[in-house]
Amino acid sequence: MTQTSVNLTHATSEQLLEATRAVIAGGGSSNMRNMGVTDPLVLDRSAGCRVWDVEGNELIDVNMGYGPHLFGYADPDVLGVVAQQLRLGAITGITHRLDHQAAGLIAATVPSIEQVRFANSGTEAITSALRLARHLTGRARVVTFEGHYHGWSETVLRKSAITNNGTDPTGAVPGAPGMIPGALDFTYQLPWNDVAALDALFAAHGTEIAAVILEPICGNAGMVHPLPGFVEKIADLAARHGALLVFDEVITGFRVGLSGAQGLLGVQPDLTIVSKVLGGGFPVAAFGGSRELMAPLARNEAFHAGVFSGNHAAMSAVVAMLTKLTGDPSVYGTLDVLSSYAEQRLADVFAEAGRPVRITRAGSVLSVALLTRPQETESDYDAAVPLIDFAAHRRLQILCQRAGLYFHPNPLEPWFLSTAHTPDVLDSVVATVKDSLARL
Ligand SMILES: CC1=C(O)/C(=C\N=C2/C=C(C(=O)O)C[C@@H](O)[C@@H]2O)C(COP(=O)(O)O)=CN1
Ligand SMILES: Cc1ncc(COP(=O)(O)O)c(C=O)c1O
Repeated sequence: MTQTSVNLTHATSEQLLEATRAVIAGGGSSNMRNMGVTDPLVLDRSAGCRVWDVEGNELIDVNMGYGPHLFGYADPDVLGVVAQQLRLGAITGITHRLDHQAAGLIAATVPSIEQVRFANSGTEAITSALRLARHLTGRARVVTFEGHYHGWSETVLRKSAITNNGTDPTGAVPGAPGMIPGALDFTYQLPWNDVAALDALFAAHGTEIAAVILEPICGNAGMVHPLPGFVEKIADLAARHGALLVFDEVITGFRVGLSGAQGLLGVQPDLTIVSKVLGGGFPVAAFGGSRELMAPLARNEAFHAGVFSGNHAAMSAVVAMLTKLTGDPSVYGTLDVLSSYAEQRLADVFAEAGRPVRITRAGSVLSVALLTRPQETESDYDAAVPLIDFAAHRRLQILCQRAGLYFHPNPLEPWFLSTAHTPDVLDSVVATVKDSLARL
């Protein structure tokens, strides 16, 4: 008899997770999330910066659904609007009055975007953006960087430290069994922040490259900033060789500033992908660039589609979220102060505990990783990831989760703070980490 036939009304997290695993392969619809399960935790609801499990336990959450909730869970200004749109019609497949508003708000805030296409996920948007780049350039090869994650589509899913238990293979290694043999033959993978490797690749293959795609501030290996001038160098080489510069701003878009990482860095890509914060918790993504680059799609010559792409509920979320953000851009300053406070307080407690740690931050995205020994060099990907103590970090996560604080057990998954993480909440977060370190 499977668990589904047992009355689960008053089940524990453990019982419900077991029942879920009976009907969802792995217990959840994402390997990254399934790999993140330590103590069973099955939720009943979330609000602000808190989640409640099915047993009524309350936890402060700093993973926050991996980043969409800049204003916290169930923000009434955003998801309340979506709830109303659901009553007015969520999807018809017909152009809606919200479409131009949503796209216009993106064009008004992301410097490099004049025109977009909406999608349902970052993977979908990136897949279509790279196919457009290949069409525009007549070339097939794409350059990626170690530690950067661009979703699970066939030509960019490579093994990385986050999917390979902390060890990052050199070069593009297929990220999953079953991928088309040779799928990555058109994908180069370079070390992040390595100018010599970048120069050498373009010198050897520059005329074959359709696009260079990057997380302008890497968020999927913990936060790893570009070394000064590195993104500008990529942009210069791409332009000189006729390759498109593609910014994957799924994490950084509307997160590190109203104009994302391209606004902070002052570098304009040819194509940009945004998601996560874009929908404020409702699933939506978009890719875009100049009207000239998007023209093959406008002519229905290049192809992109999707039953749910740009649906009315998603458009209402984009309009509500971007209206709230453009109406009060001071939120980024507030988030920076809160996140800087958290960063400093956390550094203090790890130092007091005598535990080497790598803490890096970009705005309200914070990464915290226990190390086996102190890191001597700049917090660069190649220097930092080999030092991460994945096992100890997982043990710390279990202790914190049991004490009412949730973060992802893989230290390469960042913490995403929100306006709901007020100073008193952050003091509680720090106190829980401190107590857990003492018991580690
Ligand atoms: C920079 C970046 C991402 O971070 C990204 C998705 N990130 C995550 C996906 C997760 C998941 O599939 O469960 C959870 C986290 O590992 C990560 O934030 C994607 C893919 O977006 P999507 O998951 O919507 O297809 C593209 N670029
Ligand atoms: C039979 C079938 N499979 C797949 C798809 C693609 O689904 P989506 O549009 O959600 O990507 C569609 C959409 O029209 C479909 O009708």
